[in-house]
Amino acid sequence: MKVLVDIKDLIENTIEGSTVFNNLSVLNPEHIPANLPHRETQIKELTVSFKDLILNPGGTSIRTVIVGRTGTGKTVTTKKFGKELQDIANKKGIRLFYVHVNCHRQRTLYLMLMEIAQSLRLPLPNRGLSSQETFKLIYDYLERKNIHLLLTLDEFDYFISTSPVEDIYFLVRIYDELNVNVKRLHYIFIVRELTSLSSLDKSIKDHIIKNVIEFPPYSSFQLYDILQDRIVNEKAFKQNTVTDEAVKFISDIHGADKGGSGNARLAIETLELAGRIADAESSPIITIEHAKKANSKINPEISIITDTIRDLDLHYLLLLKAISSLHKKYEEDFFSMGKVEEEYRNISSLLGEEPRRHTQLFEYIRRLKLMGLIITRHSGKGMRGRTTLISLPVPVSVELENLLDQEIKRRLQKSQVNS
Ligand SMILES: Nc1ncnc2c1ncn2[C@@H]1O[C@H](COP(=O)(O)OP(=O)(O)OP(=O)(O)O)[C@@H](O)[C@H]1O
Repeated sequence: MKVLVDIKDLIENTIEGSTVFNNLSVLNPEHIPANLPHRETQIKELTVSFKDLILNPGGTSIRTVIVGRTGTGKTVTTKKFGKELQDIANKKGIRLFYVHVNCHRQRTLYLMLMEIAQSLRLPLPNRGLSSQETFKLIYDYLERKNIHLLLTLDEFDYFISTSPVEDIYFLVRIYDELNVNVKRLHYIFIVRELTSLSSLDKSIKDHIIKNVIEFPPYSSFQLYDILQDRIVNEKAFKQNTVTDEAVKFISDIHGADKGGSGNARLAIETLELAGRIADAESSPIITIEHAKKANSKINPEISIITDTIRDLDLHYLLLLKAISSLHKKYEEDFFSMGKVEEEYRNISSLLGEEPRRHTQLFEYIRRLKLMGLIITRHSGKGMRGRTTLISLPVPVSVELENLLDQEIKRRLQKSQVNS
């Protein structure tokens, strides 16, 4: 039977050129999605830290530090939390303002204070004010309007490493020294590592590190949920254009439990680029091949892959060559251990090398996986027993083939010299 074509899609695609995308803006790093999968615990911890802002506003000045590697959702989670808390407070008649300042963009104390004033829509006089004067104006404004301010200082490590100690001191402690009855200023400090605070004087540190919330790198199943949320709920792509295999591949590549960095930003960027590549190839769907091509362009670890290959022993290289040659021969994305082993034996015997035993090869596969040189998966239903399925993290390119051949040749020459 002929496959039915959606007439609307057909007309639109003919006018606009075909695309897998539906709404590109939801893949933008600034976009705040409705859901934040796998950050529920952190949102709960933030709520516990700041609940007095709702229950007993002004009692104390609350401070929390958020720690996590890049792309672990620190910015998006605090922004979402801040906005929701502001809405809840406002509904209860508490005038709470959430302000998010990026210390990398607003690189000095003065620029930060200007940004805060602007977010509060507090007009400042044209004449150049000092930081102290600007702070005083902000402070008076909060008092006058009965406003509580929850201030997030994102990339706070940057501020610490570039600003004079007096400025850090001023920002963190001055408010305490004003000795006011109602505490209106509350902070979230975002840093990549807690050690970035270790250079600070104890008197400042004690004011910052009251409570620490960790944002661990995402595992592969968590990244899978984050990507699916952008696809299904945020509707980044047209329906049924992203194959499950492609999403699984991207999550596996970046998942911290599978040797990746656990960085959601990289995972989303890889998905977007895979879409662009699919469009450029006029493909109506995003396949695992598109995801691999995107990965080899985006993943900063690719050059590390090349370096790692250069350090491998002969039989690791032969195994990689076997996988790459299977990829070239067949259309499939993953190959069973049995097939890889068979190909490896053929290649070894062609080169006059004694192949390693099965148990040894299993160990090699395990190590190649740990080094991020292959990705593995367990076969699902439909195959007899559970078997390990193997794939390469990048498409087989001429460069990769040449690199493997050249390194294999070197090892063989070396072993001839030594024997
Ligand atoms: N749990 C999540 N659910 C949905 N999207 C997420 C989640 N975590 C991160 N993201 C997305 O991943 C990208 C990076 O997140 P974010 O900027 O918050 O990371 P970060 O920890 O602040 O990184 P950096 O330290 O580099 O600033 C953003 O596009 C963000 O929307």
